[in-house]
Amino acid sequence: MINFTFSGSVDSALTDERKNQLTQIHENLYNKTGKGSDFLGWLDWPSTVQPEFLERIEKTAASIRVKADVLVVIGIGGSYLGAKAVLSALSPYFEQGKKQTEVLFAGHQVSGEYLKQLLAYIEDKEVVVNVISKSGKTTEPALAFRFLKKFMEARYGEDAASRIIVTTDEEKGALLNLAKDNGYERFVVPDDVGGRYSVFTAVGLLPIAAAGFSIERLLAGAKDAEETYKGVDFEKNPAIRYAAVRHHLYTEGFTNEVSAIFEPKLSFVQEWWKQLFGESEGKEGKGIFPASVVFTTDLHSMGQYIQDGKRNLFETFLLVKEADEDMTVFEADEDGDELNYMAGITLQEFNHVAYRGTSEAHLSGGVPQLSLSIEKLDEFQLGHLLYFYMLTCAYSAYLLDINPFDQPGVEDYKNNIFKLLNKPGY
Ligand SMILES: O=P(O)(O)OC[C@H]1O[C@](O)(CO)[C@@H](O)[C@@H]1O
Repeated sequence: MINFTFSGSVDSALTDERKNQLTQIHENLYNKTGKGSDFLGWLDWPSTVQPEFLERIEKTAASIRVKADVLVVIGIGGSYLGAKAVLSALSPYFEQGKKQTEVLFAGHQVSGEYLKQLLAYIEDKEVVVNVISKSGKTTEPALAFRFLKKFMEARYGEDAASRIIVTTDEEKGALLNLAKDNGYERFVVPDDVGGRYSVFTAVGLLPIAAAGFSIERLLAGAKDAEETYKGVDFEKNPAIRYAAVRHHLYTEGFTNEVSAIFEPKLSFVQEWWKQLFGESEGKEGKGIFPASVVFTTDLHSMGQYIQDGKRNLFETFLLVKEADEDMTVFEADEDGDELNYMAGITLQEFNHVAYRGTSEAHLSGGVPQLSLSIEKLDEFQLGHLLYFYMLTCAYSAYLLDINPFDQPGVEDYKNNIFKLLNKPGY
């Protein structure tokens, strides 16, 4: 269960009017009658996912682990951030290279330098590629795949096809055609699940399983969240309470939410969260702008703005109660660095003190304080957290009377790029 706290009164966010609104939203969500309800496949996905599908993912992941030193995952946005978030949160800081299969990403930006160095890095390694694009036509991953496909064909000849796995729409898209023409193994992104809600489908599960993490536990955590947060319990449901408080603050002029963490491994959960909330809510001239900081690092940079800058921010801490590993400050013979007063304190305890000190300071500076905590960083807790965020996001966007599941605004810049590049038809 996510523990949610707010420095103000949650009751003042849960007025009778807002409770009625949330009750209606809840009905629309679960009866699939709200805006964009064609894209609610993620809502009961954890409890309805088919065992045969999971077996297939596990089998493919096992074969990737046998034949590949490196799995290159090509994708952008929702086709990359879910797997990246989970892998970053669960992997040790310094041993990724020692894993049976290292997972690397491509196509999430367009850096010639990155791609060239990636190709050089995998030159003498055994490689499998998983290219992921729901639409099958996104430029960045398509470009990266053009280079990786050539690399794989030069390296493996006819066997290249057995080392390329495509995750895309079941019926349409250039990537699907490529997969069919070349006989690549295929996984489907369900029609009713948008990219940023797809972490529990093959999009996230295959790379996560290939890296050796338990997708069974990840889905068990998501299922636990699905079941726990199903009801409209205004006192107990943190997804509803968090959405109500965010909306209340938004109507009071706090239009920016800053996610703050003390465990840097969660920084890609923040990136995933930014896409989820930014693309879901930022429409029709409305929406809370999602931003993120990593503490205590950013207390020495962005901390100044948060404490003293324009007062349109609220801060939401994402906290992890237990650390797997920790260190205790020891008593030094000579107290040259003047730190002996901290002897006996663990670094996790230091961060907890830093959290309290920071939160009190920012509150007194006029920044409303929210917190979400999970017990520890493991597959179960992460599955639970990511599902919780998706549900909260749906409630939040509906409170703004916005369709949480489309992203019409991303087309404009794309059209401009295509025009500038003289793409046929633009
Ligand atoms: O999976 P696709 O279709 O390549 O899209 C990748 C990302 O691009 C977007 O469509 C935005 O351009 C996101 O919504 C999506 O997650």
